[in-house]
Amino acid sequence: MTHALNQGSEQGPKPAANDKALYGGTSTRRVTVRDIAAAKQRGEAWPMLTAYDALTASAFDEAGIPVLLVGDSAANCHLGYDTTVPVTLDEMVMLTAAVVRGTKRSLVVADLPFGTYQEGPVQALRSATRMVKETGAGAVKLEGGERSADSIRLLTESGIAVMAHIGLTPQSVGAFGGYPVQGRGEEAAAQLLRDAKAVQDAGAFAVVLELVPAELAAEVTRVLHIPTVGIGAGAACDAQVLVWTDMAGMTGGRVPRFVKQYADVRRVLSDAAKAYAEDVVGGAYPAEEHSFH
Ligand SMILES: Nc1nc(=O)c2c([nH]1)NC[C@@H]1CN(c3ccc(C(=O)N[C@@H](CCC(=O)O)C(=O)O)cc3)CN21
Ligand SMILES: CC(C)C(=O)C(=O)O
Repeated sequence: MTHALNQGSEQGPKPAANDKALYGGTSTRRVTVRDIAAAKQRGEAWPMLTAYDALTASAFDEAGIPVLLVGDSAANCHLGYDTTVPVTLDEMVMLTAAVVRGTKRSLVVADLPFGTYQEGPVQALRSATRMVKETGAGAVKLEGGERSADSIRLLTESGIAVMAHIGLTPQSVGAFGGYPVQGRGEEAAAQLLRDAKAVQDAGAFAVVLELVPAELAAEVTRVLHIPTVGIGAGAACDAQVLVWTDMAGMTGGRVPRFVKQYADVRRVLSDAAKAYAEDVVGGAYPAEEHSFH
């Protein structure tokens, strides 16, 4: 069987059995962290996608995606950097404001980029405050378990909703020497469990588990009362996230093994550009109906 390429519906999501459902429910107001907590109680799985601009975000909002992440993957998937390390808070603020403007219902979560929270809780609060004040984002995300717990606690006590991110934390690419699978072996698995509990105790409303063995992600999902959002972390997580350009086939070059590609947007866009170019070169565009007299 082939992937469901180009079979996306033009309408919104198909109605869910439960009208409170995060995906397919009837509510049109903006999704909140309380809705996210309630979904875990119901055992409802939910989808998250990244978005970096208003138009793409509005398409995902119309499709019913309940949570959009302005990921620092904007660095390599939107701004042309090689890794997520160089993207700045100014850049993330600009992209996040655009995503908020493009959406009506989705909860918008904004990544704090590398270097804007690692100094400690005070720096984290300063960066997160700027993010929520200047963009209207509903929550921020930052990387790290035990090492970021004090910052997560200060942010949540100050009134800012925090999504945590543990396992493979791509801002540490230099220290990791790449993007290896995390939590393999007893010692590393025990550390991942400590990290998960630390971010929950610090007040995080959800936690991304990136590139960890499915069995370990399932255990974390069982022991936590906040939802786990998996990426390369198996099917047992409460939610899943993918980088939109990977999901839609827009990323050029190699993508991680956990990606499933649901469309071929890069090909569609490239073919459209070629068809336009040929019309211009051949004189077929503009035609009479595109002209003014
Ligand atoms: N386009 C894109 N997609 C992503 O998911 C993504 C980004 N960019 N940029 C930021 C981080 C970096 N991420 C990555 C990057 C590489 C791998 C990767 O190549 N992993 C190997 C597994 C390595 C191993 O077996 O130890 C793979 O083959 O998937 C995984 C996640 C996830 N994020
Ligand atoms: C891969 C996801 C979880 C992320 O953090 C990002 O897109 O930056």
